[in-house]
Amino acid sequence: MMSSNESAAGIAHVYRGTFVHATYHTAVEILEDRLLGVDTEGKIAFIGSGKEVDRLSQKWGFEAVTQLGQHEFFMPGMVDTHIHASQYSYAGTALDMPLLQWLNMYTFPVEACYKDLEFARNVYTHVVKRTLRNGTTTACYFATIHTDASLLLGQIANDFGQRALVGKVCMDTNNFIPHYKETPEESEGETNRFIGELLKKYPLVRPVVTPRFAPSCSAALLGHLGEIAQNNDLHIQSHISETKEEVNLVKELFPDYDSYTDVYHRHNLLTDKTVLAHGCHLTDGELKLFRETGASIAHCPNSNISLCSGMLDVRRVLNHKVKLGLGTDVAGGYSPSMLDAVRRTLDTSKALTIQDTQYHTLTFEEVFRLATLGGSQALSLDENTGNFEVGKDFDALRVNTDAAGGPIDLINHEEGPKVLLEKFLNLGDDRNIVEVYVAGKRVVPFVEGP
Ligand SMILES: Nc1nc2[nH]cnc2c(=O)[nH]1
Ligand SMILES: [Zn+2]
Repeated sequence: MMSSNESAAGIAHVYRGTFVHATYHTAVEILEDRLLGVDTEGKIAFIGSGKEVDRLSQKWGFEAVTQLGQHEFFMPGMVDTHIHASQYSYAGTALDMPLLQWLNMYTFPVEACYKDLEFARNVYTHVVKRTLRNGTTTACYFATIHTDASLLLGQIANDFGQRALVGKVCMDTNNFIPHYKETPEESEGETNRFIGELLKKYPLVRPVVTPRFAPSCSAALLGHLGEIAQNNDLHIQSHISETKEEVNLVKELFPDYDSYTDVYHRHNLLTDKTVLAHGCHLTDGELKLFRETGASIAHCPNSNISLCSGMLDVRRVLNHKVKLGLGTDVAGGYSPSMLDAVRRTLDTSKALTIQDTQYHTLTFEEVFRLATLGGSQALSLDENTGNFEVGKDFDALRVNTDAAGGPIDLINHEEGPKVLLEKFLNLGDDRNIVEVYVAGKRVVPFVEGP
């Protein structure tokens, strides 16, 4: 008889070697010489000792085993909790202004171009491929206000096999570029159309209700979006308290609310499926509201530094027991790589330590957890992904620290696998990510079309 966590599906692949992941109790757990079986539905069917290969192969009925090399390990795929797919076209440029000017000067004029589906197809194909190649197995995307282009992003993520939350952006206020906005009725109607067409269309792609941020939305629109999310039990994403200027603007625009967080809360937009980017300038009271509602924060350190927005005190957020994942925030953040988000998270934590030597600096192990399991928790997807647990989907990176032509020259083998992980996080790049799996399917290297 099968025990409750055993799979009824057959075994499709078995891998043997070192597995490195985070658990709910341990930031980095190293599993050496393990056998991991993936079933035909892409789920982890068993994890056992390599020495028990004969017994396990009899029990599970497999023959072939893929053996990892000495310099290799599997880690969970990384979760980008906040990325603007539409801004990838100008990533690496235009970082010379504070947020509100940057939006008007660079972002809105570019996002307006996504009326053109061929423009959208080109950028969206590049961003999905680039992020997958860099190890992002789950991405939480902002698109633009255009429904058809946003649906196309969902299709492209599905075609390349990336797990994705996709948001059609909603905004009915834009004084600077009046043609890049919707009426509240259009925004509500198009959000309903977007959800109707995307929901259940692809197995790994889901729609997200996406008010851009409070300064771009009327109270009426926020209310409609809160209702849509509630009625359909959907994810919600937005921005919050990225800069002090923005916080002051929200005070002016919404004078009857206790705080920026209260604006979202009172429109039913704070739930355990809500992820809000930045949060650099939240008060303790606001963090308490996050904790109570289960809403999470996407920490976007590259963007926070590049636009001089602020430095999020991640330790303080974690002490409040608020869920937190990492985000690239392309193109406020110039890099689409989650490895960059890991490094900038550590840099920011160390900058806070320079300012206060008593500060409890984040460790690389903790940041590894934030990039994987933490991100999946922040998106409330940790039932399906985030680490190597029997029953979860196999979302994984096969890392070779000694990849030919790669950036890591010297490895001390006596130091064990944890050093391989540290080297990879600090020095590695996509040359070290030799394979990427999402729900058991190998999605990198890309399969070339006919
Ligand atoms: N970084 C960033 N912050 C925002 N706040 C509202 N819109 C945006 C955006 O596109 N990028
Ligand atoms: Zn953003």
